[in-house]
Amino acid sequence: MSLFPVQSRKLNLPAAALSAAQERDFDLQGYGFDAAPEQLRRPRIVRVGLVQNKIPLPTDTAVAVQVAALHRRIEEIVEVAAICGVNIVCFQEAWTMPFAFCTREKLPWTEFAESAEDGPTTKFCQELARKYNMVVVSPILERDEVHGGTLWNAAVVISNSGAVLGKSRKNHIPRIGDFNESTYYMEGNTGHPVFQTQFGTIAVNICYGRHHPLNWLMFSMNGAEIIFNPSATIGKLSESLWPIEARNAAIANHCFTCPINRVGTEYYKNAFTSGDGGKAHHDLGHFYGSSYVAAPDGSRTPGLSRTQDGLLVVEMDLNLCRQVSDKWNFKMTGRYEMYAEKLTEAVQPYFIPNIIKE
Ligand SMILES: NC(=O)NCCC(=O)O
Repeated sequence: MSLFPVQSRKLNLPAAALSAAQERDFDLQGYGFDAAPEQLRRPRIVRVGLVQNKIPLPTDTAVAVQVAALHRRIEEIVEVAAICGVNIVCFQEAWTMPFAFCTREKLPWTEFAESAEDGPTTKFCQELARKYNMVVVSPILERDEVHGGTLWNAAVVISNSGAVLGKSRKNHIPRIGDFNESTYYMEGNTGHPVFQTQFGTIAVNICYGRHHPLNWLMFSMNGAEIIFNPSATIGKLSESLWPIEARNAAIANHCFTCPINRVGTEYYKNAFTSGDGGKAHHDLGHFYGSSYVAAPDGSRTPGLSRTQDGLLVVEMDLNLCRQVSDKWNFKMTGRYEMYAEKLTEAVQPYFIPNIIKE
């Protein structure tokens, strides 16, 4: 039996794109999700592109050289996305750097941080956006000079006009295993922004936020039709959760979800420990890729490669969100006022759990 009982349809991608992907050594796959025809609304067809990649250079290469190599790699993948007619592209979490937070060392990693508004990576993405008429979602390590040069894990959303629409900071910071990100930045303070683009309303739930159903819910409450989930996560830790969480979020919130994970193993010169009595080691483990898209009706695409760079092109009719919502009515039946009241009580220090005893 198929792992994905309700499948997406395979998309015919241009031959030029397929041969460019082969030459440039990345996995290119295309799928589509349809919606029923409606009388009053035209189909709202959009193509999204999910990009997953390895770091092209060793982690001890000069910072500027690593960033430049990543820009080059992404540029050649986005060029293929443009050939495939992609309208909105999203890159992986902290895409301009190795996922070095496991080391707990500050230098040189903090040097990868850039302004979300006018840093070199944002400028690079603005050029891509203008050149290809594409919305670009660019998750970076942000340095906020306005607020004391603080660091954040943020996704910059750039309109297809090239304007910076805004940013969404990572709401939930992991404290698990080698994911020591709280050494570098705090929980995000941008809430759950949704960006109205020419191609649909989008939001960005960064990595560990994937484990928090209320985080998905709030993006959906603000009207997100597509929620991207740029991630960096390893097999040993989360591969059993990966196919379930974002797919469930798509179902629960009547929207499309797009989890993206990097690939490869990243080595560090200085060994670090996991604080679990185990031996010091030089890598986090294998980032397993497997980026996919899930639809509000519970169907999903197959995942990209576990080991190879990749571009997943997915065509979706956004009308499916309201159609599924009208069928299942989760927003209508959600009893949010009851939960809002009870959660307000449950977070108070004087809260007494409602346990009925004999
Ligand atoms: N980057 C990140 O938040 N990773 C934490 C591990 C996970 O959520 O699978």
